[in-house]
Amino acid sequence: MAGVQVANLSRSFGAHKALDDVSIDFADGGFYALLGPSGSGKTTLLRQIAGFDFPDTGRIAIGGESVERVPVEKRRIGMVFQNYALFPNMSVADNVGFGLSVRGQAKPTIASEVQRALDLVQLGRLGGRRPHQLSGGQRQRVALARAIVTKPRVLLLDEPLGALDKALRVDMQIELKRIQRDIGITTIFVTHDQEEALTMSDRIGILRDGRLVQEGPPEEIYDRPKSEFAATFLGDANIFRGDSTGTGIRLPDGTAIAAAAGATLAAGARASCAVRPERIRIATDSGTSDPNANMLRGQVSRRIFAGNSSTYFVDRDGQTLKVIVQNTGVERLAEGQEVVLRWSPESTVLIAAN
Ligand SMILES: Nc1ncnc2c1ncn2[C@@H]1O[C@H](COP(=O)(O)OP(=O)(O)OP(=O)(O)O)[C@@H](O)[C@H]1O
Repeated sequence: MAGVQVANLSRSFGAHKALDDVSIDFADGGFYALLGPSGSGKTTLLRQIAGFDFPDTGRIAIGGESVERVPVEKRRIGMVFQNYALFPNMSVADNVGFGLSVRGQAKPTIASEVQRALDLVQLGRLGGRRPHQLSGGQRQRVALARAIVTKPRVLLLDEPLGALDKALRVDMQIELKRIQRDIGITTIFVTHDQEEALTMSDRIGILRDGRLVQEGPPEEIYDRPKSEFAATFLGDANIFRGDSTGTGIRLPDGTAIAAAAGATLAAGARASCAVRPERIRIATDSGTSDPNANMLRGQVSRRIFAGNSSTYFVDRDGQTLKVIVQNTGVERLAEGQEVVLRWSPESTVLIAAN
């Protein structure tokens, strides 16, 4: 096993910078998600680590060893892509063992290694089948078994669950995480799906236009986004814009919003505050609760019922705010109703304008 370090990696295609000075330390044994909009450079970064493509500048090390000049087949990396191509005319076992047979391994060794890999992905009894006799999820497990059978140092996954339907995808997320833990392999996972990134990974890196905008554990990025982009790309956020007061902002109408302790920005600079919709309490009166809470008045413009929760859209001063409330059987607020929104400064992140 091995960690992966990329340092100051840049790669351009013509005038377009697909990767722009990206540095990330992928810890040994960790599960790392790369998240970002389409075209942000996720696949390019994965291809550089795999050795399918080479950086213009920067360094890549696997297990502490520089690999910029090491070809794909010598990097000892396992890969699974969304369009995993299994050989249709070969059995599942032969598909999984293919990489071992091209390496000239003895047949009994191949048979036992293949069986181990198939057992790990819980397909131990299906080695004799052909790919068309399997479900989508089972085929994806075969692709995973094929990637790990050669005992790679690092596993690279590019939207591996993208072709599966929602229910199967959730099952495979749990399964994939279990397998990764069992073998303790450093895993780098590319996804569009923020929920997938939040639930599966130890750390997340968010890419935008080829640059790494933030990286860290899921909770840290969710609770302390450093930019409006990170706040709105990972999860939902209400964004307030105004002038920094040093520890919060003042909105154009003069209302002050206090941010979490520790936040500091030069007073007077343009700044934003981000607040998660589930952190805001909504009520029909201002109540007697916490005097330090941030407070705004507004009017419910829409309510969307989603079973265990409801989302309220609340209009105030030309802005529509989003509030998510768990449905615990308490009174529902009607559209058109005047409401008071309250939330704590601790739930408010101060962000410098970009
Ligand atoms: N071989 C290439 N030639 C020219 N441009 C390329 C090439 N490979 C990637 N690009 C460009 O580099 C940028 C980054 O592409 P990349 O595939 O890494 O994005 P991505 O984040 O993986 O996107 P997606 O989520 O859509 O797969 C895109 O603008 C893409 O068009």
